[in-house]
Amino acid sequence: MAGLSIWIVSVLVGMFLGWFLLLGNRRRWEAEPPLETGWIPYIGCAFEFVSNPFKFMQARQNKYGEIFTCKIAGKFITFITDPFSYTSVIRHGKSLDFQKVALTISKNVFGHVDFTKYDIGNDEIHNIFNRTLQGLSLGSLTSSMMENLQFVMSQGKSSSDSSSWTIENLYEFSCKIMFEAGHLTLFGKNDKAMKGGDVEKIKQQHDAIQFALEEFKAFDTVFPALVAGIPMGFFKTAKKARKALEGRLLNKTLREQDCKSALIKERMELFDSSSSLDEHNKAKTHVIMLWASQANTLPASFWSIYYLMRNPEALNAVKNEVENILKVTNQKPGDINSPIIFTREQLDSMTNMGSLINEVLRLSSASMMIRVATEDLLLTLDSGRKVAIRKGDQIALYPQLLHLDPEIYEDPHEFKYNRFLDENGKDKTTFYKNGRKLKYYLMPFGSGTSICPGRHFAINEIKQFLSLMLCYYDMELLDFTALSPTLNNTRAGLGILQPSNDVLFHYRLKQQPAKQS
Ligand code: HEM
Repeated sequence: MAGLSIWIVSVLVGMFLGWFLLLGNRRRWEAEPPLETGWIPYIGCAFEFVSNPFKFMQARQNKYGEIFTCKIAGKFITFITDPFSYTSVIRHGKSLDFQKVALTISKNVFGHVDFTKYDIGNDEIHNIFNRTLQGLSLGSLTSSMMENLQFVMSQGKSSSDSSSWTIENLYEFSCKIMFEAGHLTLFGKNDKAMKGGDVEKIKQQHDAIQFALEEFKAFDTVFPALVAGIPMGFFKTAKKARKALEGRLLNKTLREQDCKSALIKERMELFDSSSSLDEHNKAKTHVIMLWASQANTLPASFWSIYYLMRNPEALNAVKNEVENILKVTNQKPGDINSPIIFTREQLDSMTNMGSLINEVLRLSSASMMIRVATEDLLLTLDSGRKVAIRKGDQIALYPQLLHLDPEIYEDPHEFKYNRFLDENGKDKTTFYKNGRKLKYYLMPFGSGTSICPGRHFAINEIKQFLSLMLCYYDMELLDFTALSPTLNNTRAGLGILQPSNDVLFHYRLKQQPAKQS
């Protein structure tokens, strides 16, 4: 019996290895890009790619040039490195599909069913994004965020302890504030309690959202592994955390909340319109929105306030900009209990701050745009070269190569807050490579059909965060001598990179001039 088992296992292992070797043996066809399969069957170049994606990409770009194919964890991915050829990919909407890749990843990460089989169309989902996150809706979303951000900041500090400094970890602090304010803005709040000052109910709401933040972090830690296709079953804590988040975002709970965003209201209506979709799958759609709205915004907010505090010249320029708007609108900084209003137009006019945020995104973003070939096709590159792409292969753009290209950005690893300002102090949009003007020079939000629909809101949120921090607090980084945070590469390919370590800062409410008796 034991002999038979060994024999069966040997046959199975042999078949398995044979299958791997067969897959690993792909030959390059004429007109196909250079191919690197690595030497480990199935895995291919995955280990090298994952350990330092930027270094991996740079080395291949130096070796192969504008295009190459790598085998990574069983998939053949063709990378295009020439930014002038990005247009060929972005315009090939029909034969280079985004939805298929997105759905496969999303199902594994968030554990939901294929919504299209439950009468929910992709077009309807996308129309809601565009309708509720942009255009007219952006104004109300932005003002709701402003109100919530101030509310959350005022919970942390009252005027009674105005003279004392509080020491905190900056990343932790940024996450706490931005997560809570963003959560209230999207998913709604207990407006009556907040307006009426019901301390107990406000505390309950605050505690619930801070618990949700801990669950969010536990889930987000395994996000890269889930994207790579590893089943959630391997991650007990993260699975529990995702389930807990679902429990908090059931439609029946959300119906009780006031002031929900149009995005969430319309998504509730759309998913409720399916007769067969269960309540847990509906809640999973809200977990998707929670992740999309927070996972990049939290580290981007941290890097923005961190670089602002580190750079006296930037701090001065941005401070002046905020103070000018306060002056012309007759508002006073410093009193955390009297609301400050910056309209969407006023936020747009903060060009120094806008440039600083663009610079932060340039330095910290490592997103990857992926499409899958739905048929064999010939892709024409900017150089005129035609390359064959096989049906089922993936095409990827890795804009970090562009963001750190010394030909486009001088001293690319250096932070220069005014890099995106022209000589008149307006937004700079002209960047060159090989003497040619680039159409794509900054892509933290992706591009084409899959471009982030929340990008304008995200920039506004970060501007509001920085402005209010400057209005209310004196603040300083504390441990200049300690290790400066660097980019943590574990999320490379997925968006804004988190800091490798946190950093201490202290803050206190701005000192009010003594009242005349
Ligand atoms: C700094 C902050 C943010 C960054 C860097 C960012 C970046 C991105 C990127 C790179 C993508 C995918 C593009 C692709 O695959 O090609 C994306 C998708 C998306 N983002 Fe953002 N995002 C941010 C904030 C937000 C916010 C605040 C919201 C909503 C309130 C949001 C909503 C979405 C949605 C719904 C999608 C999926 C779009 C689709 O399926 O077509 N994002 N984002």
